Amino acid sequence: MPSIDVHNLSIVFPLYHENTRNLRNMTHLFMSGRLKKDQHHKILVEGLRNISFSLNTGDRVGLIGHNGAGKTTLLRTMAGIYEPITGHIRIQGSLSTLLDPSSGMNMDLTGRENIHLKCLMNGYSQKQTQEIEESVKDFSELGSYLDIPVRTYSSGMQLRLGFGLTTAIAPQILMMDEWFLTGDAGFIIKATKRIEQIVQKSQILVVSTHSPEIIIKWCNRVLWLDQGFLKMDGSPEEVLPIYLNKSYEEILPKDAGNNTDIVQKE
Ligand SMILES: Nc1ncnc2c1ncn2[C@@H]1O[C@H](COP(=O)(O)OP(=O)(O)OP(=O)(O)O)[C@@H](O)[C@H]1O
Repeated sequence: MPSIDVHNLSIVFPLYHENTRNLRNMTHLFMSGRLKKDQHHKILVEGLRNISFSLNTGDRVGLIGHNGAGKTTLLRTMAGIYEPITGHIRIQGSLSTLLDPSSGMNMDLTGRENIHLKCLMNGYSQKQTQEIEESVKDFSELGSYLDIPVRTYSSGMQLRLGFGLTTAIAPQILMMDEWFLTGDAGFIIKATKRIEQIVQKSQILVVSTHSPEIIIKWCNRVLWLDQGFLKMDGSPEEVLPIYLNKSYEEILPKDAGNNTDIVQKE
C-alpha cells in the first residue's frame, strides 16, 4: 500500500547572495526567526522546521500557507530534490511529480525521444510505450514539434509535453504544484480534466495551492504550513475556516452543490 512518512524533517538553505548583508532585505526572515548562522558565520534560512506527518491510501492533501511558508520546499523534499538536514522521509509506492515542466527531460532530445526514454526507464512494454506516445501526442497537440529538440520549445510547449507525459499513467502517489494549472485558457480546461482523471486513480495526492476551490474539490485533508512549521493538520472543514478566518459556508464555491466532476472523497 502506498504511504508517506515524514518525521522531524528540517531543511535549511545557505544564502550566498551579497544582499544577505543588507539587513533591511532580510527583516521579515529575521522577524520570523528563520535565519541562522552556521559555524563559518554563513547565513542559513530554515525552509522547513521539524515537520512530522504520515499519509496513507485515500489521503488527498492540500498544502496551504502564505508565501514563503515552505510548501514548495516540502514538495521538493518529498520528491527527493532536496536532502533533509535532519529527520527522514519514507515513501512507499510509485510517485509522479508535477513540479517543474522540464524536470527529467533531456533538452537535446526530441519530444518523442523523451517519451521513449521515460518509458524505457520505467520498464514499459512496447505496447504501453505506443499507448503513452499516442496519449501524449493527443494531449500536447505538439504536432510535428514532437520530432524536434525540446530546447527549441516555448515554455508553454514544454509544459504541454511535461504535463502530458507525467499524467499519461496514473501513479500511486501524485504530487503537484498548482502553478502547473497555468497557461492559456484552453490548456487549463484540458489539464484540469486530465488531472481530475488521474487524481481519481491515484491513491495519495499532495497538491500545493492558494485556492480554497481546489482544496474543496480535490482534497479530504489539509496541511497548513506557517513560517516553515506545520501549523495545522485536519479536514478542509476544520482547517480552511481558521486559515481564511471565514465560515466554511462562506468559503464553499457557490456552485459546489451542482458540480458533477468533483472527485469523490473517501
Ligand atoms: N533555493 C533557496 N535558497 C534560499 N532560500 C530558499 C530557497 N528556496 C526556498 N527558500 C526559502 O525557504 C522558505 C520557503 O520557501 P517556499 O518556496 O517553500 O515557500 P512557499 O510556501 O512555496 O511559497 P509560495 O507560496 O510563495 O510559492 C522561504 O523563506 C524562501 O525564501
